[in-house]
Amino acid sequence: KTATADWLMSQTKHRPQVAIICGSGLGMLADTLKCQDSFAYADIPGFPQSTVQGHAGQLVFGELKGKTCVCMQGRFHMYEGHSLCKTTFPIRVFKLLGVETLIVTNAAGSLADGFQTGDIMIIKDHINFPGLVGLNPLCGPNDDKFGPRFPAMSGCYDKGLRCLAMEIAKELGVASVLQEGVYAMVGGPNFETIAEARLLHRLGVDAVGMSTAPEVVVATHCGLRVFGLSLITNKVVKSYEDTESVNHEGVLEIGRLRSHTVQQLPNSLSYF
Ligand SMILES: O=P(O)(O)O[C@H]1O[C@H](CO)[C@@H](O)[C@H]1O
Ligand SMILES: Nc1nc2[nH]cnc2c(=O)[nH]1
Repeated sequence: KTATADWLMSQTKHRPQVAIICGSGLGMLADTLKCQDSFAYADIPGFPQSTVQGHAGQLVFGELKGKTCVCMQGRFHMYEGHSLCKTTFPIRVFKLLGVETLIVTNAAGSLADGFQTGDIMIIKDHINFPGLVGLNPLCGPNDDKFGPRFPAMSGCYDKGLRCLAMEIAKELGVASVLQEGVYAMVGGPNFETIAEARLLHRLGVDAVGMSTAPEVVVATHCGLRVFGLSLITNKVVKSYEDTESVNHEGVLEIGRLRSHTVQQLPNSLSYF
């Protein structure tokens, strides 16, 4: 990680305070950065590679109204075959670059009855299903340089940033599509069966996806302030009568349709 951070600092003058991870189909979050320096993951020493459609695979540095940001256009998922250490590798690199705030975004299916496709959910909390059975990026010897052996996760989605996002959404006139809820990470890569969807619904999960939780665990461990957003790209099928089914192209399409709205919140938040 240190070698990667040193290499990046030798290649760009930007010293980011905010890092943004773009979810599936949400790579356009990087487009508004000014004075960009971009690096393909393939060219960054030690960096894993993106293999999923809708994840471009580059790191973009730039300015947003005076704040310096680094944006991951493309994240790493466990189902791609990466170890959890690899999927979260960039987080510790960001910490070494001086980042203080992490904004994570993802595409997710909704289980909550009141949610509509196209809604944006502020993540209040998560259920890390792989983590609950021991698939956790913090497994193995603890690196005390980054954080404690047994980190607390009870406040991992910063309350101040969540409240601020609600206020900003009202000012931007997008409060009607804003929700708040619990995100669950499942391993993927298959989408849920109906029985699995019903189970998640009963457990109080509002939205489900295949990412984010490991990144947030590692970020919280090393003391980053975290804000998370899920774009609701589909309703998870919960009824045997329902003939619809979800697919990745549909997920990416909703990202394209909602790109402007999704862009607004992280952009405004990163000023703080
Ligand atoms: O979580 P992100 O990367 O946004 O992507 C979500 O969308 C993909 C499925 O369409 C899965 O990778 C799921 O995790
Ligand atoms: N697991 C899961 N991931 C998603 N990513 C986008 N939509 C979905 C979904 O319905 N289920």
